[in-house]
Amino acid sequence: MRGVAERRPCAPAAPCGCAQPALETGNLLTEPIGYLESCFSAKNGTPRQPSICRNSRACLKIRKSIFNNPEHSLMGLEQFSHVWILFVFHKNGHLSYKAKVQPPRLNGAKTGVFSTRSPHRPNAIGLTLARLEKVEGGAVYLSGIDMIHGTPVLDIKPYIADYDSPRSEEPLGALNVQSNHHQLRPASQSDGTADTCDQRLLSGCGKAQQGPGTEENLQCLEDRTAEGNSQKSRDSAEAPHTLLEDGERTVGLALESSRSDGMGVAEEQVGPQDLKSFLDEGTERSRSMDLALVPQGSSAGTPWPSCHAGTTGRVTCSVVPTWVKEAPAASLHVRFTPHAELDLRKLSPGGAAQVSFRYFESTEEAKCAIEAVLSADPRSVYRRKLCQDRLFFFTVDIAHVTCWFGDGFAEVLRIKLASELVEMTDPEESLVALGS
Ligand SMILES: C[S@@+](CC[C@H](N)C(=O)[O-])C[C@H]1O[C@@H](n2cnc3c(N)ncnc32)[C@H](O)[C@@H]1O
Repeated sequence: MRGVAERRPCAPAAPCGCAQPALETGNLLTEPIGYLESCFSAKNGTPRQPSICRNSRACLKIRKSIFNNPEHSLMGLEQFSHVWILFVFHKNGHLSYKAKVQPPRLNGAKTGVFSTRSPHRPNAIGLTLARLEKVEGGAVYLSGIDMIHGTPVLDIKPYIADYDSPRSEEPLGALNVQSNHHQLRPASQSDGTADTCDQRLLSGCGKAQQGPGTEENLQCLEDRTAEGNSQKSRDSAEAPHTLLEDGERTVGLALESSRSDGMGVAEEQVGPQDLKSFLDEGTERSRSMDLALVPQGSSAGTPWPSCHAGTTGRVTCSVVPTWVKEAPAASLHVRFTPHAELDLRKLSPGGAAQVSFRYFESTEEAKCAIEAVLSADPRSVYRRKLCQDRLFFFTVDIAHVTCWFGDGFAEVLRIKLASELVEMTDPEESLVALGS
């Protein structure tokens, strides 16, 4: 059987003899549609996933060099509540990548790069599901982002739960999975995207303490397109209570690892002749997954299903390895010294610093964002293990935050006006200011 690799055409040669990038070969010459203006100016302290900090805001202006009338390209987008953002990890430094990486959640253990969201990958492309706050002219305003200021954005696509969120063929009950309330674990620092809104609820932010099944919680679980917003919320509110327990309805069961066998097939190039056996094995795999359901805790390190009520009342279902759901450490308690509280007040409108936040609407929101960032423990594994006593710094909006970490907590010591404030008006100019 001829694999795709064999069919790959040669890159057409330019008159100079150099190979030219061509779509057929997968060599895409990208042109950013815009550069993100983000409340995070550096990698340090930037959330690892968009779900960590709900208030993290950004703006993307579509460049006129892409479309003469950028606003035309955004027509209709305002009807969606969430968008996928495809971007370049432009601050990766030297473009090195390894087949195995050590994600922070594995606390030093290695796993294949493609099973992680590591920024260090063969093509330094990131994918973030962001909340769409508004569309104004040729600009989109986003929140819940994990990208730094100046990030080149390649594309925007609407998030459509019906397409983007896997659903089980049958309701969860038919998968023979029983929800066990007592065995549920808090997904305190999940790195997933679609299933992790509960992180916001756990992050200690204002509304975070709302109980399961609240409006906030429901919204997280919903595809809230403008058209269907109210109806969908009502639909979910009417869903059986058991579907809404514990936010995303994480099921207290683990799947015994039947992955390795099935996955080998997917790693190969799959051609028509392989299709039947691939499908057969796929069926086998799902069958064995069903059969391999075991109570959570009895098999450490196994995947476990995570399901929630979809917009149509059907159950969406996905499986992730346990390490994605389980934080290496529980989420941290965040506290501010009286000095830091005072510093924060100085940055408030009318405060001594005579400045005001650019992305946050209030001092409370800024405080909430700082709490969310720290409660998810933004330190690298190296820092966590070997530089425990070191001070940790990060900048969010105009606040430069100094803190330290102790056992189970992070304490904010000082908040100063960020010294290098980047002018946000023109992204391309901002890039120059950033030295990119
Ligand atoms: C783990 S990645 C995940 C990004 C995206 N959600 C994904 O799954 O592809 C998020 C981290 O990438 C880093 N980061 C964000 N923007 C970046 C950029 N433009 N260049 C390099 N690193 C970036 C920050 O340290 C942030 O914590």
